[in-house]
Amino acid sequence: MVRVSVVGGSGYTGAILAKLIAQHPHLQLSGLYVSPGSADRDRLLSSLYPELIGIVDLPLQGLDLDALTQADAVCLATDHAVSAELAPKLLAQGVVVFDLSGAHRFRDPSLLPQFYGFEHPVPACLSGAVYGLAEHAEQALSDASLIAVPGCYPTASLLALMPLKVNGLIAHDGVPVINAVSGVSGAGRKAALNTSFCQVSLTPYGVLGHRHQPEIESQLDHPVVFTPHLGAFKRGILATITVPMAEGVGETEVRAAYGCYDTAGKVHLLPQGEWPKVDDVAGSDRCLLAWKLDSQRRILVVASAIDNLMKGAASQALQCILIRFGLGVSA
Ligand SMILES: NC(=O)C1=CN([C@@H]2O[C@H](COP(=O)(O)OP(=O)(O)OC[C@H]3O[C@@H](n4cnc5c(N)ncnc54)[C@H](OP(=O)(O)O)[C@@H]3O)[C@@H](O)[C@H]2O)C=CC1
Ligand SMILES: CC(=O)N[C@@H](CCC(=O)OP(=O)(O)O)C(=O)O
Repeated sequence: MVRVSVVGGSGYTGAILAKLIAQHPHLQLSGLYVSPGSADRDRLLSSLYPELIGIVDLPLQGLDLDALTQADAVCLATDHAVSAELAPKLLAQGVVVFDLSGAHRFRDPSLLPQFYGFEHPVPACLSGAVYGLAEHAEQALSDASLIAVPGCYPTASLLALMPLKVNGLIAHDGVPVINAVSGVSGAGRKAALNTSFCQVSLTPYGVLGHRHQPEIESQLDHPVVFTPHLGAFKRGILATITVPMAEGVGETEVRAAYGCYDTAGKVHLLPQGEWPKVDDVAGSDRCLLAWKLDSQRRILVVASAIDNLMKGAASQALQCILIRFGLGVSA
């Protein structure tokens, strides 16, 4: 059994990850942690989330580094700055770290102050982190000690764009345009005025400055325009992406590129003419993709839907854990 603890266990992503770990036959949920002063400290996770009664009845303990180092792996479902503080300390004790925050997704440490507003206490960590886009990182994950679990919008976007990029199908001088809508759970469990139900409508935010734009660009090695939107629903992300295509690309090439998802992993192509909906993925660990090509105008529109809390965070973290510990890809 691989012993896995979760820091931030009371949060939206942490609680789901705790459930996924507890339900896996080869993983043992060895502890759940919150901040030392948390209002939820010592409560059972199942008292916060009654759907977990009988599934995860562990208490939420105050953060305890010594106890954490008893685990084989620790998942940090915490704020970016908290993850940046904790990860180096855990790595120094030989614990494998899966960070669900954005603290370790850039190789270049100078991007952190610019997009996250803080400096990493041990910037050298960033060069050793493996970006855990599970379907595209199996080999690198197999011996990683620090895994940066991708952001929710980048997961939806990169699963759609990566096969096009690696096959040279995106126009060299063209810029894919990503318009993505997220449910409100993307903002986490803590209440805030702009994410309270009566305030939420449908609106863009973070225009030309959201931290996920450089995350997508650095992984894709290609510029993009990324515009997130907040929608009045709980769970899910739908990214609709307009891609300028290289000359001469036809449906055969596009179909062949997406063939990388035929055999394993959590990405599924819909039949031609069907488009994904967020309701089709809410609560699921899958990404649904669909595309249409206008070869004359060299434009591809691809739509990608995921659950932000699952494939966009917790279930992707589980995929990374399973690959890292040789427990198979959870296809
Ligand atoms: N929500 C989403 O869709 C996604 C979120 N992420 C990322 O995952 C991380 C977690 O997100 P989410 O679950 O939404 O966040 P939440 O706000 O729902 O949960 C945060 C958790 O961290 C705990 N926490 C806060 N401060 C500390 C601390 N100092 N030490 C230990 N625990 C602490 C909180 O408990 P308490 O405050 O009571 O201590 C809570 O359990 C974030 O970095 C987020 O950006 C990534 C992809 C998608
Ligand atoms: C709706 C909403 O607020 N979404 C969050 C993104 C989700 C998230 O937590 O970001 P990471 O994936 O980088 O960890 C945001 O735009 O900040």
